[in-house]
Amino acid sequence: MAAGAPPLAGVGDRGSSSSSSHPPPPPPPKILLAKPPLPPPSSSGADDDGGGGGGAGRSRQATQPGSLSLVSDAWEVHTDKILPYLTENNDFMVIGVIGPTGVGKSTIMNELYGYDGSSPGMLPPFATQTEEIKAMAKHCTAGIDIRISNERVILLDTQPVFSPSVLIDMMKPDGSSAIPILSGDPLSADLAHELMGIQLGVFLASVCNILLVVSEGINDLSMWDLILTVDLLKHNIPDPSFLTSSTTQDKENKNDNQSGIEDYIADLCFVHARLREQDFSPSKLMVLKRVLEKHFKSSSFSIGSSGATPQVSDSSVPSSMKIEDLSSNQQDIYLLPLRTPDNSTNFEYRTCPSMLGMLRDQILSRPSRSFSKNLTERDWLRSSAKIWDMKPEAMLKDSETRNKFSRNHQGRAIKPSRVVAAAAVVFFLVYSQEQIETNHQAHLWLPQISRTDQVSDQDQFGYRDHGSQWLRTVAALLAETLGCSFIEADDYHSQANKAKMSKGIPLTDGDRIPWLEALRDAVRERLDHGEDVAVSCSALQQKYREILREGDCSFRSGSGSYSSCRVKFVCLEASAEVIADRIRRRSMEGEHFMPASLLQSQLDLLQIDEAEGITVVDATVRPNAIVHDTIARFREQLASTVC
Ligand SMILES: Nc1ncnc2c1ncn2[C@@H]1O[C@H](COP(=O)(O)OP(=O)(O)OP(=O)(O)O)[C@@H](O)[C@H]1O
Ligand SMILES: O=C(O)[C@H](O)[C@@H](O)[C@H](O)[C@H](O)CO
Repeated sequence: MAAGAPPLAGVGDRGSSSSSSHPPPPPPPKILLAKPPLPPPSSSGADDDGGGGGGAGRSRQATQPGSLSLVSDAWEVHTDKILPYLTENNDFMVIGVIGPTGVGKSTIMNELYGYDGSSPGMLPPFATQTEEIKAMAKHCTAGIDIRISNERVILLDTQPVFSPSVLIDMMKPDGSSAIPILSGDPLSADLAHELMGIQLGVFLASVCNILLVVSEGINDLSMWDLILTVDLLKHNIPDPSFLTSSTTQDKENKNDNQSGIEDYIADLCFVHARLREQDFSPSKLMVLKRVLEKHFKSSSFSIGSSGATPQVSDSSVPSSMKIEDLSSNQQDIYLLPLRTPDNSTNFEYRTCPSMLGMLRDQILSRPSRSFSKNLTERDWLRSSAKIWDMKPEAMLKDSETRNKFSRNHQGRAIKPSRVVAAAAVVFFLVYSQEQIETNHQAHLWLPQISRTDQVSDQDQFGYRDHGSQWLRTVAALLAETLGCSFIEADDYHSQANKAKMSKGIPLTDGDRIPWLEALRDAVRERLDHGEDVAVSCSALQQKYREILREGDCSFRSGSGSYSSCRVKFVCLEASAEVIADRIRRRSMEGEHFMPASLLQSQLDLLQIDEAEGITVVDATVRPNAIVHDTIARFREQLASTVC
């Protein structure tokens, strides 16, 4: 290929992943970058912040280098700082990555760079999430970071798509976007966030030779849909090699421009990361492969159709087959297990570091799409900046694309955020004896759903009643953050149940079971359609929660398989006093059918079995904090669930 990867010393010889012998071979040795570092940039006053492969050997010994930004968190492209790190070499390769937050994008890019984390004093070229970032459910990379390895592989690490924390960061108090994605009137932050993901995808598909689409677990419809949108909009963006400004090529370029428009799109590689043992089964992977092929059948991306990818039929995959046998034959599907703290796996396949090494070998040695004409690294950068500046309106410039885009997005909006394949999160209430004893003053501060963290002094310090349906408030805010639907369980009570409660008569199991079954069916309908849902419900007993868990059609009541069940419970904890007070106000205001006198009967029923592994969240903090906490604590758990 004209602008493809240079041969990488030793890469082709490194441990093939096709071996299925036991025990698994040790991780392949890391390639420590063979070429000497380039001289430090001499002109343009570029900061010596360690960006670029040229400075790699030098800067990685020093403090955290901080990646160089090609696109800043304010969504502006910066070429001046990067140009000095690039050369007039035209034998290079560009690899980009896209995916949701925390899936391991920077970790993978570090591996492709050749970063050896086991060497003391070596800092990663791309920063990865720290424990603190994880605990706060924040994202780590903002904008697009760039590094150039000594093998002249240009690596583009990107901020996450579908990220609640990106959305929150870019949202102004009035709900509009702080980042101007389109010219003209400011957009809502939700829409701007969605367009950012699309712009990122289109940009990467336009300027990379290989684009890694990283997902958590083995299904991620949101990512696939985003990539289909990218495919639709990419066609108005020219090949970067047609945008070079070299005067000798100008005329030729003008003539070629039109023909070049349809031609170039990066090769896709799907990386499914943080997989559990149960994901490593040949049958699941065959399904994944088929689903991907089907999903992308009529797209410009050729998934599974490369000559190198065998068409494997069911019968050719014996159950004894090792995962390496399957994955090594795939040119566009890569698997990475969830890394355990000691870097081992508790199942027979390889460890995460060794599979990362394999991924590096396979990606760097695979043939990839090349740009139509030869271009130098520096020309690539200049063209990339032009492509970035085209912004989404350029992508939607012809009416056919615009209509198709609107059609595709009707009723199937890309979700602003997504944690996992469809899951239901049910909030319920717990009464805390401990809090009663130690914290009589505990009060709930739960404002109405707010799109921002901004609060008035009265909100912050007073005890203002906001309608007081606080389970509802929190669940609805979670739904809003995840871009999923929301169910209030009380809306599913029959008139008879409501009448009974309003007379102060507690419901019996006979009253509750049909109600819970109706709720279960509503949850199931959403999960079966691949949608997430947040539910507010006082599911006080384990047997009630068992019914709701059946919203995941693969859950068997009594099986105790709570961790793999897609219906998750979050318990909001507050003192009985607080709850009683709020219910009293609510019923005095005539807002709800349940009188405070019924509370005790409900608390008497409350029962949580430790084996259920229910997440308990402090309900005396801000709703935003509860939602953040919930997302952070659920990510690992939810990631393990598979439809
Ligand atoms: N396969 C894995 N198993 C378990 N943990 C992993 C795995 N890959 C990466 N991690 C850890 O998960 C965290 C997130 O990884 P990383 O920072 O690479 O994600 P990211 O997708 O780049 O995040 P962001 O979108 O916030 O930039 C890091 O602490 C990293 O060490
Ligand atoms: O099972 C029950 O007795 C009811 O569902 C109640 O829990 C109320 O509906 C709820 O507490 C009011 O929000």
